[in-house]
Amino acid sequence: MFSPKKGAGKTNSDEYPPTAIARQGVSPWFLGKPVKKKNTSTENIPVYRPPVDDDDIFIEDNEPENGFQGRRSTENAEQRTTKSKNLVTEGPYWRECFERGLNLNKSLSKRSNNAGLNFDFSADPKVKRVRNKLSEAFGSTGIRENNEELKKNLEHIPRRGIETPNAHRKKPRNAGITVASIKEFTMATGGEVVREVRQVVPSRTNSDKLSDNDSQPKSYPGPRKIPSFTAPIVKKAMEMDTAGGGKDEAQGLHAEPSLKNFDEHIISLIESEIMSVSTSIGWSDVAGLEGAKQSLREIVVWPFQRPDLFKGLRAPPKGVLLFGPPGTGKTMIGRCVASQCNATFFNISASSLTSKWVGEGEKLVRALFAVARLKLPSIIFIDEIDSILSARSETEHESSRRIKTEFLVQIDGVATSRDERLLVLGATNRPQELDEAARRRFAKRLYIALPEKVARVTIVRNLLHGNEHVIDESGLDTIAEITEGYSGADMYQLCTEAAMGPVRDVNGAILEIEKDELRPINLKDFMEAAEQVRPTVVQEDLLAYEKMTVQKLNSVEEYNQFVADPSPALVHFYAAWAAACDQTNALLQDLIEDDTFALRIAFLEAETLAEVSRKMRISAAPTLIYYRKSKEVARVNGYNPAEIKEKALLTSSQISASDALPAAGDAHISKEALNEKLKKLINHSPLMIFIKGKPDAPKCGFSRQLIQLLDENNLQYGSFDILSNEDVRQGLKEYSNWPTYPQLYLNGELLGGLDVIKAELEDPEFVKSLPTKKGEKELNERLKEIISSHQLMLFMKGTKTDPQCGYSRTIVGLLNDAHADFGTFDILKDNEVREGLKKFSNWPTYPQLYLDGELVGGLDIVKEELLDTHFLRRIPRIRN
Ligand SMILES: Nc1ncnc2c1ncn2[C@@H]1O[C@H](COP(=O)(O)OP(=O)(O)OP(=O)(O)O)[C@@H](O)[C@H]1O
Repeated sequence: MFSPKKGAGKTNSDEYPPTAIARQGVSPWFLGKPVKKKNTSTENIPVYRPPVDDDDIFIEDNEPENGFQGRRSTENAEQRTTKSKNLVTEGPYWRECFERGLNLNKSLSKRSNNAGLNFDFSADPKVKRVRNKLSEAFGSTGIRENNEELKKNLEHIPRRGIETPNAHRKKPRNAGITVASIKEFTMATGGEVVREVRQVVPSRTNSDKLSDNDSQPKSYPGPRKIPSFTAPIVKKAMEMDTAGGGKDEAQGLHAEPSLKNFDEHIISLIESEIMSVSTSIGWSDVAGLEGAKQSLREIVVWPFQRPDLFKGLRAPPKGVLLFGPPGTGKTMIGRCVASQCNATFFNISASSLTSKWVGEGEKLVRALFAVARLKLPSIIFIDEIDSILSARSETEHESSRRIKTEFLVQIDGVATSRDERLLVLGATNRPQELDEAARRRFAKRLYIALPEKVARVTIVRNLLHGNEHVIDESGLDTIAEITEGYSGADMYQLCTEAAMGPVRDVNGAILEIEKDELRPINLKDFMEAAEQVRPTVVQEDLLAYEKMTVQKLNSVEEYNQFVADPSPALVHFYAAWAAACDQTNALLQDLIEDDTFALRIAFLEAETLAEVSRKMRISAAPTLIYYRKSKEVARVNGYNPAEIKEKALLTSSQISASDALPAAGDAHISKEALNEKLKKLINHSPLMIFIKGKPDAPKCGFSRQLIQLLDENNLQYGSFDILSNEDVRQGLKEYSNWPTYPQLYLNGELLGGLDVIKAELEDPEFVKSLPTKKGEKELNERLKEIISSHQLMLFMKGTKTDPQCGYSRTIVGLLNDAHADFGTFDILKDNEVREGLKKFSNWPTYPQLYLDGELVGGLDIVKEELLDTHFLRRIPRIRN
């Protein structure tokens, strides 16, 4: 597989891609328009979200004007009701907060019309909107803005909502406000919105363990098993209704004998939040990605449409993996495939299995496949699949392990009968983290790349359609030019930002102006918007994806550039007419995914780039040339897997440290930067080992022996897999002047290799000086202490100012937007805490947020909570 290069969009569309190449997932140019957002009537339904906990009440302190304040009350229910009533209806400040809360919830219900279940990273439109709402609510200074006009407007907001019979939730504080029943809403078709709204049962996590006093009312219910918003249920129910499903459909599923062993609420959940019967997205709605689309047409859509023709060797794969940067249209493609196959689409975010539905994950997975089998043809789209199918480790949480196993078992069971038209479509931004076993299940892996120039033009043109604008073709070209590196989601954000230009120009007179007096959107609006909306995918991440793909070199310049890099490389001279070339590309794709081979791999069309072929004396296809330090070091003619692999291994391993390290100032990591990185790695844990493979799966005998030795001595250590990073592997040898692996470091100092350690461990005094794995009790005490070190405490990767993963970056951003006063703990610095806390809190992923010593949850939950006025009142805030 290969990734697009700059300028690939200029490729002549008549020449390329041949089907075989298209199958690899290239996207050289773009067609079509982006999906239009459906304007469902839920947009107009304000949804009231009741406060969190029945036992939980916060009362006004003396200086409400200065920010949120609260303390736990021990008053009885009656007093609380009266007080809370006063708070909402009489206190102007709280009233405003409350009303703003309503607005936040309203916006949340809107969002759910478009979004999937989960998003991460700052590109995520959901996160962006949460942030906007937070800044709307708090202002940029964190002090409530004295917005009289807003207050006046809020007075007129119709106070309706959907009443949920959540037993664990307190009655809304707005006792004087009429809350509409769900029954008062009808669908466009006149039917009921939902048959039944089920009770949401909160699950407590570590709260019991942490609470010193059990009689104390629990102030926070902990993560919920089921998202408490009713909006998605309404939305899905409406979808089902319009699609001819709805009430009868739901009854049908519940009555199905094959589902009788599953909890009713799980089936309801699948129906309401995961299954969508109607999806109508055409290929042309997804801009660009021609290679991936063609490939999916061949391997999925046609077999679904003509199962009689696609059997045996032509049988479709059980799983297809879509990987690439966030916001590039993976979900859109999934929906499009389902739509083209006329299939039922099941859309689930894998990370929500380990965060929202803790404890129910594996049951949900089992039920999901059972329902999918009933609704054939079906496509199960699993977003963020890496979060459950990531590489196994010894310290993996039990519940994650069970979910993962269940998934693998279920995928194995797919399509065992010939007529079963069921496909698992996985999507991930971190393909390199996938378990090998999981990767094997996804026989086909397609790279979903950033949109190229032509595609960016298409996206903007389509989004501008129906809006007043004066942007001609050359303007579109300019926009595409300045948006190099933007994802599809970034392009969408850019267009919405540009569309605000004319409105901002009106300068406050928005209420007086006639619609046709508003000036059209122009190029300057886009130029200004591009300063606000920056590309969210960073270059380093792209390199990681490209490393996962066999790149295609489209021009002599691209070839020269590829070969000029001194690190080991392989170029395959390809011919579309030679079947052996396709086999070779498939083999190269395997090599690229195998950590043992550390070399860059590309292919080029030998006949198209005849100049290069002549220069390199190519007389047959396939021919593979291996390069080191930009020079040819080996060559293989013809498809000979054993020889290809052997030479790849030699080329990638027989390099000296100085070969591998690019000179300072190179486009790649400089020596200084590498040394800095090595220093950080060495200090990652007090006792740190550099081995081949991972502690639970060492890839050489010496590494295995070392792990065994450390485990026998009950030592606590961090580890780094040198096969995963060639720069580190070569650089560390030079940095520490130690030529072999494994290597072991204590407090940042090299101790030596296996033999040295063996000898040292004979000395009991030395053993005593090493960090040992703590007893559970001791560790738990330490964890409690850290958790309670701040009222609001975040366990994350990296620090507040330098988060080390998208999830951590996003959660820090959101908390900052809420002007929250929070402490952080960098789990990357302390493996003991990292692993211990997962067990202690029964929460398998990071980041994790704790309030008053109790677990709130991960990013998904925090996103929701930050839209909850009641939660916002509880968190400590920075005062200006
Ligand atoms: N190729 C594309 N054509 C048209 N619109 C696109 C394309 N890619 C992304 N978009 C826009 O970006 C939005 C987000 O896309 P989508 O959710 O499919 O991305 P994703 O790759 O699944 O993201 P993530 O990895 O974050 O889940 C879409 O709703 C659409 O507006």
